[in-house]
This record gives sequence, structure tokens and C-alpha cells, in this order.
Amino acid sequence: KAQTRGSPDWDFCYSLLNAVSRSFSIVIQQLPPQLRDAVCIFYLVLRALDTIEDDMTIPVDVKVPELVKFHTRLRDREWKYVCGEKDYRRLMLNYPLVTQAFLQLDSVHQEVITDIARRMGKGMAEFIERDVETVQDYDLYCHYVAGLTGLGLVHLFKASRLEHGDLPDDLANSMGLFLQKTNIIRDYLEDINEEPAPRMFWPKEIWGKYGRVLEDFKDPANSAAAVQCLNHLVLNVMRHAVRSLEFLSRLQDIQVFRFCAIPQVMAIGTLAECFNNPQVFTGVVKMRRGETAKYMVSINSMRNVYLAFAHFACIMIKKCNGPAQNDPHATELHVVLNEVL
Ligand SMILES: CC(C)(C)CN1C(=O)[C@@H](CC(=O)N[C@@H](CC(=O)O)C(=O)O)O[C@H](c2cccc3ccccc23)c2cc(Cl)ccc21
Repeated sequence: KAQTRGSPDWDFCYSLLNAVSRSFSIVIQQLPPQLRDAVCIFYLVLRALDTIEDDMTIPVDVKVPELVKFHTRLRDREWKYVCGEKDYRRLMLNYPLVTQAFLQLDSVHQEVITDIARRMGKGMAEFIERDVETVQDYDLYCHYVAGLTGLGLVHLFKASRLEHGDLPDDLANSMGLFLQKTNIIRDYLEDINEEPAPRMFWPKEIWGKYGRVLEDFKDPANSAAAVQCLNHLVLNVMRHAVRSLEFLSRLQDIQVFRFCAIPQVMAIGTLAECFNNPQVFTGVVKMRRGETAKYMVSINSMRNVYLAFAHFACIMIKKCNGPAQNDPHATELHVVLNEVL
């Protein structure tokens, strides 16, 4: 059909979604109609912002204003900023189609997405000019890039009248931190080998106890210290698990529940693989593909989420009692895991 100025090309937007989010796009497309398009566009908008932040070929004095101004581009039908690689570059090249669709959303959905994009862009810009040093920096950075996503999603759920429960900011924030911190831990090698310049988010307050520089952990001679640092970081992210479960237990719509629960289960599965695993420093550790598929279809109730969390908590507890038994943080992780159980 002729693409008149008014009618957005939704098929193209969903094909972009499939390209940039592999398995997760299926879950987004299963959302109820009053939420699906808003979440699809929210996801693409955040992915575009993330692509600008991640592109290390953009000079800092150009990137910072771009991030801060990004939210003003959401209504600019001509705007695009070509950067990034592969499917993310295709998103940026075709960004005006995302804008056309964004402008068709309910005004409330547009306002939510604009407010989050503004706060996230400002936060990202803050951390372009300074590194993540303390654990407080670590929590603040992850709040900006992932916690705010949770706050925005809660506003979209409420605006679509699918969720009426109390979904406070600190629970929504924990959902984001659980995912983002897991990605940061898993992606050590990918991030540190990044060309032309690595961007690391591991907090120096933690890794500084185990090495002089973060690159030290690539050296097999430092494997014991690297794994101790890794276990310390896994303990830190597992502290958010109880709040994630609390958030999930308050959801009312089954498709919204699946949309929120599936990434959380993938994350704890990834953490269980990573915990006490030196392969994090030699390759990228991922859940087995069969496991991912199994959880995509089985996460339909809070009971199944508890079963999945308990399954992965037990894998970590076995490691605490076995190979990691001399690790100072294994004991504390045991306590946190028992809370989860
Ligand atoms: C940085 C991030 C964790 C927020 C990214 N993020 C997520 O990780 C996606 C999952 C995803 O994209 N998985 C990828 C795998 C990967 O890229 O690692 C896949 O292809 O399966 O989920 C989150 C997400 C989903 C549901 C509830 C959330 C609550 C708070 C914060 C984030 C929430 C997400 C929801 C939206 Cl709307 C936008 C982005 C995200």
C-alpha cells in the first residue's frame, strides 16, 4: 500500500526490532495490542540512543551534545544520525521510519518515551566524561541506562491500563540493574577487546581489590584473582534478585508478566553460568540455546519463575560448597541465595 505521510510502516519497524533484539522481539510482539507498538518503538528509540553512546568513533565533544539533545529529535521527521554497525547501523539509517511511527503513538506514550530518553541521554553524557569508579557510580550508571527503562515501562503499563498494582520505582529500577549488571559481567572480554577504545563499566572499588589494571584479568596467571573479582560482582548483582521477584509477583497481565519475567530468568541463568567460571575471561559465556528456548515457552507463571530462580540459585550454591568454597564472597552469596529461595 502507498506509504502516505501519515501511515507509518509498522512492518518495517517490527523487522528492525527482530534484527536488533533476536529472541526478545518475539516476546514484545506477544504483548497486548494497546501496549505492543509503544514498547516496540520504546525499544527501538533506546537502542538508537545506546548505539550513539556505544560508537567509539564519535568524538566526545560531538557525542555528549548528541546524547543530551537526543530526546528533542524524537519529533523531527528528517533526523537521523548514522553510526554503529550491522543491524544497529540499519536502524540508524532508517530512523525516520521509527520517528514516523513514534508520532502515531498515543500522546501519553510519546511523553513517557520522551521523558525517559531525556533523562537517559543526560545520564549517559555524564558518564562519557567520567568513568565508573565506585559501586555508587556503578549503580547510578546502570540506573541511567537500564533502571530508567524500567520506570518508563511501568508508566507505559499503567497508561495502557493493563497494570493497576503498586510498581514502585525501586523495584522497577532493580529489574533494570539485574539485567544490565549481568550483561556488564558477561561481556568482560568483548568490552575490553573493543576497538578503537574499550569502555569498561566494572567498578574500580571492586576490581581494584584483585588487580592493578582491568586488563590483568586477561592473563591466565591471574585467573584466581580474576575469578574472585567475578564472584564479588555476581554477589553484588544477586542482591537485586529479591526485588526483581517482588516486582514480577505484582504484575497482573500474563503477556506483560512474560515480557518482564523472561529476561530476568535469562539473566539469572547467565549469572549461574558465569559464577566462579574462568571462561568469562577467555570467551563469552552464554546460556545453552536449548535452555533459552525452554524458558521462552515455560515462563507463564510466578511458580515457574520461582522454580527457575531456585534451579539457578542451587547451581550457584553447589559451586559455593564445591570449587568456590574458599572464596570469601561465596559465604555471603550463600546468604543472599537463601533469601531468594
Ligand atoms: C539495557 C537493558 C537491560 C534495559 C536492555 N533491555 C533488555 O535487555 C531487554 C531484553 C533484551 O533485549 N534481550 C536481548 C538480549 C540482549 O540484547 O542481551 C535479546 O535479544 O533477547 O529487556 C529489558 C526489559 C524487559 C522487561 C522489563 C524490564 C524492566 C526493567 C528494565 C528492562 C526491562 C529491556 C526493555 C526495553 Cl523496552 C528496552 C531494552 C531492554
